[in-house]
Amino acid sequence: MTDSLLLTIIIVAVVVVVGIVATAFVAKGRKPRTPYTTERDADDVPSATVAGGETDTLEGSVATTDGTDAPVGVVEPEAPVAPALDVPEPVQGRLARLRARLTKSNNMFSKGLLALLSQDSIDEDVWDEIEETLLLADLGTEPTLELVDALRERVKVEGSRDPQRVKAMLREELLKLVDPSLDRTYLPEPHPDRPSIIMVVGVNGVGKTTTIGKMARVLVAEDKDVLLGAADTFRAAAAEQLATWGDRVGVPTVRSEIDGADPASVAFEAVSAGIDQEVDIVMIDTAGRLQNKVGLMDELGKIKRVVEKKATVDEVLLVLDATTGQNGLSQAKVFSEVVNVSGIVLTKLDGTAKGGIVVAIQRQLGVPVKLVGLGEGPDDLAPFDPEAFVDALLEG
Ligand SMILES: Nc1nc2c(ncn2[C@@H]2O[C@H](COP(=O)(O)OP(=O)(O)OP(=O)(O)O)[C@@H](O)[C@H]2O)c(=O)[nH]1
Repeated sequence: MTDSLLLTIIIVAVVVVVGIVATAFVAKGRKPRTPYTTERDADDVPSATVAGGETDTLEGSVATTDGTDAPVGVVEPEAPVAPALDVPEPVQGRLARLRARLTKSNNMFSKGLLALLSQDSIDEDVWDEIEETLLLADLGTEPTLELVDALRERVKVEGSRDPQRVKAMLREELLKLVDPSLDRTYLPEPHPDRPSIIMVVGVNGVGKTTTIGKMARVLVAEDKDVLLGAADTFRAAAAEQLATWGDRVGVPTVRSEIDGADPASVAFEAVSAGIDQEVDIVMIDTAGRLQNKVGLMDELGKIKRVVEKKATVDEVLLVLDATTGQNGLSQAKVFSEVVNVSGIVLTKLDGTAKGGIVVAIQRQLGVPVKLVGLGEGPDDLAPFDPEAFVDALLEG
């Protein structure tokens, strides 16, 4: 009897001691949550999930257009975190390479203009040719006339035929049109308690998904924590494409497993996941079917409204394809009527000598070009720098 009582006491004592030790270990292992700063806490990424390549499905579901519920999940990057991830090209190296590409595609523009301007006598015909060259570069009628008038005046007053001097005047006048005073920051100010939200809009095929992928790389290179939201549920492969871009640099993507899911719900889940994971920036991809303006307006408006239940949308970037010229301008107008566009991303500038479209777009929309796409490669995106842009145009 005494033996069994003693045994019971020993067992109870052992259980109590083990319990205390275990609790102490658990408490030590769990990092206290810090107030939300721009730095993500080490405990935010479920590293076991990332390394195992499994899908961490969020609670909740998404209403599909056919009325059924579809799960929305965070697709954590599939690759093991450390060695397999791409290391994006640093911004400086990228800019030098992309500038050379811009110069190449606008070679004819600058050669033609400079040849015309350095002739012995610039008569009316030459001025007409200059005007035509600028119009062909998609500068737009009003800016072209402004530039030609200003140059005519300066050439007359200075009486200089020196090609270097004329080139300097042209540079100054072009730069005025591109307007270096506009605010071109594409990264919103960080918030103390939530991620910044960037929504990316534009018609299909202009390069939205590609641009988000490239931006994620730029941001990762700048040491930001990013999360992507695949709210382009219209095109079947879009979410997959976005997640692949994310995987390459270790950025998670929130997407629905069902095509045609409600894009606003996916966007909402993405922002919720971004808040939970304390990321710096959530980027939301959207679909852009322009055939039906009312539908587009409803969809984009709803995405914005729903997201704003959780956080304000800091930046709405409109992606435009530089090769579409005037068409791009009318698309831009429709989008700016629907959402409050805060910046333009001009893609495919590598494939056109119509760099003047930068001026035309800014004039029409009153919104600055903030980024330019100069190729299909993963690091072919650059912040728009007016001086470097004008220099590249004139370096041909
Ligand atoms: N040359 C060049 N091609 C680009 C550039 N940006 C995107 N592209 C290409 O344009 C094509 C369309 O790009 P996506 O990103 O799929 O376009 P999207 O706007 O997301 O299209 P939807 O998902 O259908 O709405 C792809 O083949 C890209 O590689 C660029 O700056 N230069």
